[in-house]
Amino acid sequence: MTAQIIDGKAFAATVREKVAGHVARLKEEHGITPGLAVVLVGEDPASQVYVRSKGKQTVEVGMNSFEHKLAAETSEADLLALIDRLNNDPDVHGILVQLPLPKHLNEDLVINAIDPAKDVDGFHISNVGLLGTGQKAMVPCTPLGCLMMLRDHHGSLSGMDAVVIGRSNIVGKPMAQLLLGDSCTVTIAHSRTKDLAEVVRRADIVVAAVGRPQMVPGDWIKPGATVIDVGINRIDAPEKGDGKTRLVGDVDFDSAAEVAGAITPVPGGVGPMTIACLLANTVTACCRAHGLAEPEGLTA
Ligand SMILES: Nc1nc2c(c(=O)[nH]1)N[C@@H](CN(C=O)c1ccc(C(=O)N[C@@H](CCC(=O)O)C(=O)O)cc1)CN2
Ligand SMILES: [Mg+2]
Repeated sequence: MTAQIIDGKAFAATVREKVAGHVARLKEEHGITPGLAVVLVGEDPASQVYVRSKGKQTVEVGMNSFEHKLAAETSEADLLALIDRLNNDPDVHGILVQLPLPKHLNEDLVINAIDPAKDVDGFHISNVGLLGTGQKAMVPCTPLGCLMMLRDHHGSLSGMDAVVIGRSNIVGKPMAQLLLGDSCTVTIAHSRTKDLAEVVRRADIVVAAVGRPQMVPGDWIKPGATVIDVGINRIDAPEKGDGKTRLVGDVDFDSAAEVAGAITPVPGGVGPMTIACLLANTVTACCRAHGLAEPEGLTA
C-alpha cells in the first residue's frame, strides 16, 4: 500500500474538541447552551444506532440534546406539529429528522417544514439554494466532513480536477457545490455516465458516493489522487465465519490504496465526520441565531 490513510475517526475527534471549546465559551461569555433536537420516526435499527450516537456526542460536547422518538405509524400531521413546536422553541438551535422516513411520510414536505435557520442537516430547499448560489447556508454534514478532510490534507483545492460519483441531494450534489466553491473543476458522474473509468482517471480528487460496494477499482484511480469514500455497504464475509458480514465502501480499498496518494477507509473515514459536522452545524446555527461570531474552521 502506498496511499496515506486519511483517518476520519481521529479528525472527527479534533472537530468535536473545537466544538466543545466553542460551546464552553458560549456558556461562559453569553450564558447560552446550544440545543439539538433529533427526531426519529420508526424503529429502523441503523437509524436507532445513529440517533443514539448523535444524542451521546451532543451531550459530550456540552450541548443540550432533545430526542423525539415517534412510532412508525405517526401521521404526517403529528410530525409536522412536532416540527412546528421545535421551530418555535428558543432552546432548540438545530433540528434534524433522521432519514429514511417510513414510506407513508413525504420526506420533502417534512424537511421543508423545518425552519431553515435550524436545519442543521442543510437539506431544506432554502439552504440548498443558498449553497448553490455561494451564500451563507447550513451545509449538509457528510459533504462538509469530506471538504474539511480535503482542505486539511491539501490546503488549497484551487484548480484541482474533482469527480463526484453520485448525484444524491444529500451527498453528491452538495459535494459538487462545495468543491466548486473551493475552485475545483468539478464533474458529477453517475450510473449513466459513459466511460466512467476514463472520467475518474482524470481526477485529482475522487469522491465516491454511489452506494455500490467496491464499485471503483484501483485501476480507475490516477496515481497520487485523493480518494474520499462515502459508501457504507454491508457485504457477506464468509472468511469471518458463517453468516458474518463486514463494511466496505464504494471503492475497492486494497487496489485503490496501491495507486492513490491518500484515501479514506471504511469504516473510520467519512462516517465519523458526519456526526462531528452535525455538532459543528448546531454551534454555527446557535451563533447565527444570537448574532454572534461564527466558529472558525467549522463551516464551509
Ligand atoms: N437526517 C439525516 N439522516 C441521515 C444522514 C444524515 O446526515 N442526516 N446520514 C446517514 C446516516 N448517518 C447519520 O445520520 C450516519 C451514517 C454513518 C455514520 C458512521 O459513522 N459510520 C461508521 C460505520 C458505522 C457502522 O459500523 O455501521 C463509519 O463509516 O465508520 C454516521 C452517521 C443516513 N441518514
Ligand atoms: Mg417517503
